[in-house]
Amino acid sequence: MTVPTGSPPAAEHPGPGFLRTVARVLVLTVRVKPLTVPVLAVLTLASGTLGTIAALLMRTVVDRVQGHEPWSRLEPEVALLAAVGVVTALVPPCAQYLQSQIRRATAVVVQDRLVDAVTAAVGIAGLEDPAAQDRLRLAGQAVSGSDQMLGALLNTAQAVVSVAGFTAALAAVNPWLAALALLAAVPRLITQLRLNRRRAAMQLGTGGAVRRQMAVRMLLLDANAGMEIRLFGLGGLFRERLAADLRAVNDAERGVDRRALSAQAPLALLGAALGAGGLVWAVAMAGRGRLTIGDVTVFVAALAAVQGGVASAVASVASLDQSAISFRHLFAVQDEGRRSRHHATAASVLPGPDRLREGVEFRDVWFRYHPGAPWILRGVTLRIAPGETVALVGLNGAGKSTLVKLLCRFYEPDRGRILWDGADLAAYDPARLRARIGAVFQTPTRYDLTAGENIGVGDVAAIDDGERVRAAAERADVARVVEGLAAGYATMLSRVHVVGAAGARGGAAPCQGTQLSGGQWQRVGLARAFMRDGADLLILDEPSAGLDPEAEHRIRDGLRALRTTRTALLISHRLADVRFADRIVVLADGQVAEQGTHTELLAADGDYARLFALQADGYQDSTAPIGIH
Ligand SMILES: Nc1ncnc2c1ncn2[C@@H]1O[C@H](COP(=O)(O)OP(=O)(O)OP(=O)(O)O)[C@@H](O)[C@H]1O
Repeated sequence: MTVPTGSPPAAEHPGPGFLRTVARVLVLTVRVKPLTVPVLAVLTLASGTLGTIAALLMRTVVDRVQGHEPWSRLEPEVALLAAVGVVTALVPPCAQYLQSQIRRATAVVVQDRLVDAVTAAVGIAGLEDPAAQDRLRLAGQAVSGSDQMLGALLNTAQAVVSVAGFTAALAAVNPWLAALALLAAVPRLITQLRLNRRRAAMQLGTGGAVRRQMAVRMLLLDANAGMEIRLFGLGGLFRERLAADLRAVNDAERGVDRRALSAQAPLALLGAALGAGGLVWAVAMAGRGRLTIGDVTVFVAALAAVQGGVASAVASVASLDQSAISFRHLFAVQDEGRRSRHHATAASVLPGPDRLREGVEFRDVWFRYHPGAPWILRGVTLRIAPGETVALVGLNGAGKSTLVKLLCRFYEPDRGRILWDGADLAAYDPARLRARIGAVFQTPTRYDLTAGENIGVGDVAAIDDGERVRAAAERADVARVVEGLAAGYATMLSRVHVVGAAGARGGAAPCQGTQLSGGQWQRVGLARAFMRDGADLLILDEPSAGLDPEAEHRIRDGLRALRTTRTALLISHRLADVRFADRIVVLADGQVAEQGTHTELLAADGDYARLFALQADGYQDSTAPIGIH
């Protein structure tokens, strides 16, 4: 399988190691903002020295004041002290502004890479893998916190510079205390890093609950679901489920917070004892005349600054570590996307299929959605000749849509091969292969786009080609519906978005979005498939589901006309739809149970004949009681 599904075991983080991650993020950030990053770095590092300079100046000023020196001789130091104060006050907002600039610019690139990586996978199995979902969620945090790592790195560097300066000032007065203050940082750092790991593991462990909460919240905002939720009174059920998941996450968080408290409180007490001891010592020394008042001032300020700096450095390292985790997930997703694209390219020895000449063939295809799950297809062998319309029928869950998904390479067969003009599908460039296929899936996607765009996405290069969009809408019998909307093809098909009347990309007066009925959406989906004029193979999975009898009739006529021009694979439970097919294939138990023309299958008196008789019976026997058993 080329799909990126390699799930990391819970509580483990994939991607490059910590240092490589930091290096990659740095390179990325500098590339995005080559001037801003160095300016911010200089500003941040310089500001780390300002505190030490201010403390030393303060000592000089205090000692001179105590020595009754005239004001005129103090002026330069006082002016310098004031200037340092001004710069110290200005640096944080300026640094904040630059960092936000970097965040915005980096977020664009990081998001691009993430989207690119997610869409690079040939198949969709990765999107159904919970571990991959968690990884994507954590990688997504790198987008919103794209400046976090740089900020944390610079803050660490600033704290180190500041601690170094103050430690030197402290050591000049009491080297033992200076050494002690520094040593106290070690257990703090170790504790913090351990807590980080624990918190990250907790985040992975609660991934399922977080995902469930997201799904329920989306459901509560969905108008369609809103009908059932109200009718069946499901509000309470979902409130309880949400609360239970939130409680589970809260419990897990509380566990980590408690550990943090029990580990950090003794260290904080140790720090306080060190500060108090230092103060007592300095005052005693001053009382004996061994320290000046200036010395005491600088000592007290330096001890507090070293402790504060150590705490800030530890917090920054923790933040660095935390953001490295989301970037590791991002890089893992990105590298996997790249590998996936590489595999696809390496496997694609053929550039892309030309017009279908020999046909499509399933040769003993076996497939199941997950290892260990039941087999859905068990050795399907089936050939679709060029120009032939093949109809697939079978009971719910027989595997009809699955067959189509394999044909589009959304999944890969576990065994057997699917051939397009004699060559394995995997040999073709997936994008070019898919360009040869037009499809309407069972539930066409309802994009929050204009009506015209909703049809035009069927051939994205022609999304703005009004003529082609209109022609496709005509063929799918939806043109009149769209033209009757407030802004015709420019009407937004969304209740939550509003767009200019002239279209999605600007225009005159804003136009309130709207929604279509189920059958109208179905026809928009069909129009989308008709946008691919040049496609060799048309896949129609339940194209007439939800259509009224008139629309169904017109669409059936349209599809019948297609027989002469296109190769088509049609899936339908309405056996009236499939009667005209060149060949009808009945799928049962993951295998081709029978195949032939409508007449042949009726004569064979097998599954198809039974299903057809049942359906025909429903239409003919108007006196039969309607009941569901
Ligand atoms: N993404 C998936 N993950 C796991 N199992 C799946 C997935 N999609 C489908 N299945 C299972 O595969 C089986 C075949 O599903 P499929 O959609 O191919 O049936 P179908 O013949 O098209 O049914 P219907 O007539 O109801 O549309 C079903 O049992 C279904 O539960």
